[in-house]
Amino acid sequence: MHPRHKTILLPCSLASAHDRVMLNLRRIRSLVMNHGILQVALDLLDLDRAVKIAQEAVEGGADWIEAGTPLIKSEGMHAVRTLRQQFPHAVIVADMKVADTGALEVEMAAKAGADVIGILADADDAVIAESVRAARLYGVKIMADLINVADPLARAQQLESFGVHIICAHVGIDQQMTGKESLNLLSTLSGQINIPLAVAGGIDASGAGDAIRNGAEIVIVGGNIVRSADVMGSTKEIRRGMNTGRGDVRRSRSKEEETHDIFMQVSAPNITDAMHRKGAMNGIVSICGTVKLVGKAVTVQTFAGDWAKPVEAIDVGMPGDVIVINNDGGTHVAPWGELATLSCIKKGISGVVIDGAVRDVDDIRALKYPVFAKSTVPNAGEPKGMGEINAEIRCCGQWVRPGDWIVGDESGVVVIPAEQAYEVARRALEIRKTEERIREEIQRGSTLAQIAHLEKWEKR
Ligand SMILES: O=C([C@H](O)CO)[C@H](O)[C@H](O)COP(=O)(O)O
Repeated sequence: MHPRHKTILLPCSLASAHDRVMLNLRRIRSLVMNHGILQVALDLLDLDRAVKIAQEAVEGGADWIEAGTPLIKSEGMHAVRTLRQQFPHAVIVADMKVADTGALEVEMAAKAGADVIGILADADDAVIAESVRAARLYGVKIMADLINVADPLARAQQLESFGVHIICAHVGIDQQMTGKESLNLLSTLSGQINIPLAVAGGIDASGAGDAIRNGAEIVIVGGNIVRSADVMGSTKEIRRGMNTGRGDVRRSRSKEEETHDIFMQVSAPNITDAMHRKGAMNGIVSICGTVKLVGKAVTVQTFAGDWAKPVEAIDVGMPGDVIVINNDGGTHVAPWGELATLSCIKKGISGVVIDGAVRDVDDIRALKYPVFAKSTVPNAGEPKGMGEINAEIRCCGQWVRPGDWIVGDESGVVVIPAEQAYEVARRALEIRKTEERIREEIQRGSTLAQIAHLEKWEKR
């Protein structure tokens, strides 16, 4: 079927409400056929905040408003009813991710005011059939979410034959943290099915342009709008990306480069939050105050200030590495000082972390070089050569293996196991985005307790 004759998505509830039915078909065709529909996914737990964010997103150009799965799980159909009341002219999507009792769940969402209802593409065929039957009965549309489907193209074509109205190429939030990309999934479906294609999962302004170029008619955006300090501005930027179809030229980066770049953007607290409060070294401080340290560990075990192995590690390390030293609990004698620091700077070593003492502090501060230690003393040990380089060591209460990531700032030092680093970095970035939105709402006058609804969510 030639794209021009594609079914234009007109949820029957549009037809059912007089003022919505007055919508100009050409405007919708233009939205769908040329620049696409922007759907804001309200993946929040608090309905009041969700409504405020939705209002800003609509002002920024969002076309459809989605009650995200977390919001529905938190507030139920009250969330859908509220969005319907607050936005009588908008298309409301209920991202139910229906897995069973298709007719019941489609009916409840339709009666609450949803125009489009999200079901799991991986649900049993009987659920799909029941959902489609209920959708026809209540005049709503079914969007099938391909999240985690083994053979997405085959399932999408099958669901099209079952009467599903929209296929959503979706990479879930946890999947994104492991590096999976929704645009890659979209590209496997583009031009292969005749019903509208939606895409969801980590979409930003750049990705939105790519999505339109890759055949998406509905672009679903959650975090890059709802966790933005400037919701309207972010929405406008994504709308602009869709209208121009121009994504930024994405410099291809290795996962290691992307991990490093993200660690440079986030704080040590963001990282420990992303690691469920794990990874933080205890009792260690930055010698030079405001610093940022990111790199992979070269570990050194030494004793009583013996500085031979620590200094030899400078020759073992590569530019960008971090030297991590266990001084066997010795906080009264230093295995490190200014000359070793100067040698690191010349080699391009990123910084030094010492479970023990450091000396020549005034000179090191003058060099503004990232050194973290437990104490400062004037005396050093002897270069006897005891200990070893690149064995697994303890450092300030944390196990550190060669190649683990080290991130340090004024809050302290965090160790991230190498095999978890990319996912931890992505999660830490999401946490930073969430905090940017909370900071904005505090600036607007809400208290942190109000924003977090602490009384409601305290662990019972
Ligand atoms: O459906 C979603 C996810 O499963 C949480 O419910 C999101 O709405 C979807 O992933 C879009 O959100 P972002 O990935 O944050 O853009």
